[in-house]
Amino acid sequence: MNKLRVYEYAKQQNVPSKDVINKLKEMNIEVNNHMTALEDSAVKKLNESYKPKEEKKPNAGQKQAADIQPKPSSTLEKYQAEADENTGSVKKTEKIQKKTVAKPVIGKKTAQESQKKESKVFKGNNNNNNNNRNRNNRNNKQRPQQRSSAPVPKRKEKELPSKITFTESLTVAELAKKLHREPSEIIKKLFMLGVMATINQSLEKDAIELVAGEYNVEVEEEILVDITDLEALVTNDDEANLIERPSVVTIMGHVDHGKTTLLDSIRNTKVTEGEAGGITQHIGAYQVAVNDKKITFLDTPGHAAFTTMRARGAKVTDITILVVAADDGVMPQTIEAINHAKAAEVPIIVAVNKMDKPAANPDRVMQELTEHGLVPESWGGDTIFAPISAKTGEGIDSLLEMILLVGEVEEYKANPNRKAVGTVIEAQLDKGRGSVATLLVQNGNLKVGDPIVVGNSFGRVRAMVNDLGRRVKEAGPSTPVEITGLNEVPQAGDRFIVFEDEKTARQVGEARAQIQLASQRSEKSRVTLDTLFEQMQQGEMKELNIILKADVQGSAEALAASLQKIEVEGAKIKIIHNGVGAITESDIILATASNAIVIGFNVRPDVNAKRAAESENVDVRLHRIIYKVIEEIEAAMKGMLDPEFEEKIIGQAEVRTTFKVSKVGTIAGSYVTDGKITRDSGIRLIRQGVVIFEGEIDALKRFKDDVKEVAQNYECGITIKNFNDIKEGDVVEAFVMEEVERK
Ligand SMILES: Nc1nc2c(ncn2[C@@H]2O[C@H](COP(=O)(O)OP(=O)(O)OP(=O)(O)O)[C@@H](O)[C@H]2O)c(=O)[nH]1
Repeated sequence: MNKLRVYEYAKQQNVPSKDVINKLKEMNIEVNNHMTALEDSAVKKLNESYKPKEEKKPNAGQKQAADIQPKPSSTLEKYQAEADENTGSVKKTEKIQKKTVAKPVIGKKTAQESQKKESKVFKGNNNNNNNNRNRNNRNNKQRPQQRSSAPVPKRKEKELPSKITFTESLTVAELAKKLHREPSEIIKKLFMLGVMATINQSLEKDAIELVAGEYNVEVEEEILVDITDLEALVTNDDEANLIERPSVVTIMGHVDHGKTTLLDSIRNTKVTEGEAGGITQHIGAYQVAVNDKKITFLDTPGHAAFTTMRARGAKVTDITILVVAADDGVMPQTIEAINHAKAAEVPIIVAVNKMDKPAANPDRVMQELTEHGLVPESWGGDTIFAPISAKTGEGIDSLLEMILLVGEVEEYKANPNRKAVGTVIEAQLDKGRGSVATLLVQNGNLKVGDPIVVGNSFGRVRAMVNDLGRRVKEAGPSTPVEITGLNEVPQAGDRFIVFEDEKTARQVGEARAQIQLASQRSEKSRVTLDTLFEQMQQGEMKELNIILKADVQGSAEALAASLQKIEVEGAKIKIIHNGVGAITESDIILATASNAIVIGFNVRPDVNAKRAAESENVDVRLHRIIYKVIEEIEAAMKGMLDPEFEEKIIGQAEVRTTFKVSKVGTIAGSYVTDGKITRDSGIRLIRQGVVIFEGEIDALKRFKDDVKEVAQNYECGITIKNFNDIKEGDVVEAFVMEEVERK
């Protein structure tokens, strides 16, 4: 259950968070800020300290006491406070509580959830009821008086229904109609319950129940379940039905450190061992047997596949093997891989590879990884390091045992006796077989003939082939299988779920395809600096994830350090990746997966990264001055982001050749590859993704003529004001400052 946070408690009490923080400090309970979660004991103590005010006037008229108390903020609390005064409604509420049944349309989970929610809603009332039992009697006596002060006009009334139903909410007018009463009467009832409402005001569940309770009418909430939301359709398993399942392992590491060799070597030595004559087939994943247990390996090495899946919401990997060549040590992609695994909160086992090489230096690898938070067990840390040679096979057995060990500790479990759910590992269109997809069954049992929805495609599992190329009839948890029978080709990372019948599967699949079409690229609620403050205020954002790319290590570190120092109440900054060089597609994918903002310091996104950032709506901020970055982020976090101008890149030209002309300087013979270059635009000279110079155009020419602008696919000559170090292959980026309206 979620713990109450300080600000939530303060809201309940209708006091400032600061007040609560001070109280907690007086009680010697440590709190950092208003976001701190409160232990139950702390809540109890706080309740004690806020309570006496109410109980000081046991003899005062209830109404008066209530009048001078701060009005509780939520409607529910209003009702509870009123219930304190008005026992009649408490009693009746209780009745309703017993009668109310949440009716799920589809899916157990929702029913359970709604029941849970309900009991939460009424918990307060029950407490009130217990605490106030003594007062109830007194209130009962007062009740007729209150009634007489607001007499309900007698008129011929239609009979009350015994039960009413609603979905989500009802307006006063709708509720009145359902109860066969005049809206004015309902408004009056609400007024008596302490709620001022107008005829068109919409009432939440608890208000509807209270009003209906006044009439002794049963309330039933109909819960609509979106059947196109696959995740919502996945029901939870009883702990008792879960049994151990094989771990799913991904191998990551720097180029040429031996990922593929390791995957091949494990497969060759282990897969065939138990399965004589089996010919391995690359289906994107394979399973090996070690000490009577199985391990599943995803066959696509590298973090791109790993993170692409995560960006699509799929959590497939249980354990990451980080391969580091002992003769090469930690390299940029090693660090990227660490950050990807950390962002996904997946345990890492380090395989120190190429131990057979004379230049192997495992100590150096350990030393370097320690700097990145991976401290070997032998040095007092908790990261497993396994020295191996993927080439000779040495150490692989113990690496596999380590994987089993981590699996045992983490206790990966699944229920093999339910309909299967899982994720697409890879998929393609085969000329002969149609849509072919490798699925990783993550829970349940997938069978031939099962009606299935996979991402936005659907069908019936026609044939299933395992990693040994054998036809199988069923596949349990953590098993990869290749299936045919889908109407379309799904995408890697898509979720799949098995349905009871083909008709529903078809309906859901078709509806999903429709929705996807409609919402394609429409709106994605990625965090942007413009919306950051709003999201922080709504409590959606407690940590601002940042990916930092800079031209040199020094500035990356300096910037990271300064960013981490920014202190704004309610949120902090987390640098999830920090590297040198141009912003790449991999950075954007990581940003998508982690809902992060990308900051480029003196570097630019490459073409693929730019495209990915646009399509995924990732906020990429490019800067050249450290304090500007700090200022911008700080302002965004404080909700004061207010630049009236925004830079707009209007085009790019590639320098194809250079001419040196005395008195004029270097002329860049360029070709406009994208957009246009205008005479009055600002320019940046970019060399291999790094900004070399920023300034203005001195002259822009087509042949011998000065021109105002040069469009895409045209050649031109550019000279830059006060700058001559232009080289072939450089890119000239043109930008203008545009006034923008803040949302
Ligand atoms: N001596 C030795 N060579 C190895 C070992 N493991 C891999 N190699 C060699 O290192 C080179 C790169 O290995 P790969 O397995 O292709 O590396 P990779 O990490 O998959 O590389 P990419 O797919 O390019 O990222 C190959 O020439 C392998 O033969 C090892 O344990 N010992």
